[in-house]
Amino acid sequence: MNHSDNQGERPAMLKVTGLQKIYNGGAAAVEAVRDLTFELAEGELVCLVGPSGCGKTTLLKCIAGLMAPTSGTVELADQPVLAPPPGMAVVFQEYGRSLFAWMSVRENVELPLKEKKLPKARRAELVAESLEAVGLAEFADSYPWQLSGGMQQRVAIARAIAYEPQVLLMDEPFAAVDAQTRADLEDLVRQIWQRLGVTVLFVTHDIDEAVYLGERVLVLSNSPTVVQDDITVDLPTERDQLTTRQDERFTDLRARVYAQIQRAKRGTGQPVA
Ligand SMILES: Nc1ncnc2c1ncn2[C@@H]1O[C@H](COP(=O)(O)OP(=O)(O)OP(=O)(O)O)[C@@H](O)[C@H]1O
Repeated sequence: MNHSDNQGERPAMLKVTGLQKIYNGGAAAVEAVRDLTFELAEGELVCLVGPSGCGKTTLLKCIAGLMAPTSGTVELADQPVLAPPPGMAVVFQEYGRSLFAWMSVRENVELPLKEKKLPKARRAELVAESLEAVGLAEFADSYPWQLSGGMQQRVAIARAIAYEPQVLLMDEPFAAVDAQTRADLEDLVRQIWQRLGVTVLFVTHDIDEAVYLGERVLVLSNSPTVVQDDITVDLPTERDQLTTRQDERFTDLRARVYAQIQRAKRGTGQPVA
């Protein structure tokens, strides 16, 4: 299916409205996120970029229901998110810390499915399918510490997709792997997204990665954060590490995102009290 063909007709899956987060813990209150409003349509793959410290992690924690915003709302399929919702899975940057060293790959992937109280046979099916999807079918009985960094991150991705989420949040998931592995994992994400039709919000520092992966790129301003630009990536659905990156349109889009980030960096965050 061409995901960009019917973008206008797809209902909203994730809605962030007027989201503000003020941290009150320190000597002075810090307004990290000021006023964020955006939507992800069902089945969309959107990348979020912004300067370091602009509030990406704060935003993701609010979306995942791990932290309450000061004001504003997050809705998943029209339901307010007030705690971690069953329809969301998160893949973090630190795969080493997100996998349990004493559990096999199979057990790691199966764990959230047990919490979801799925029957054993269905769990086994989902684990097998998702390990197959990330190319790790033969490593089900290995332990995370026996695998390379890139393979461990594949296990984390398998665990997220086995959970069959409506929305997959990815927080700089490839920041700690080498360039070649990163390219392979980028293609894996697009493959999985196309195959499962899951809605993906992918946070990255990397401008090229955002343009290569996304159907849309949201550029965040410096903290206190607002959405500074919302760029449609009108590249063909079938992407390729060589030809797509050489495409003139890719270069134009990358230049636009780069210019927006530079603009974002010139802004300054201010304490509110
Ligand atoms: N617990 C906290 N208490 C006070 N201020 C915080 C807290 N957590 C984050 N901040 C501030 O909020 C702002 C946004 O931080 P956040 O970690 O969300 O940004 P980020 O975009 O994820 O950063 P990076 O790109 O470096 O990972 C920063 O100014 C940070 O100092």
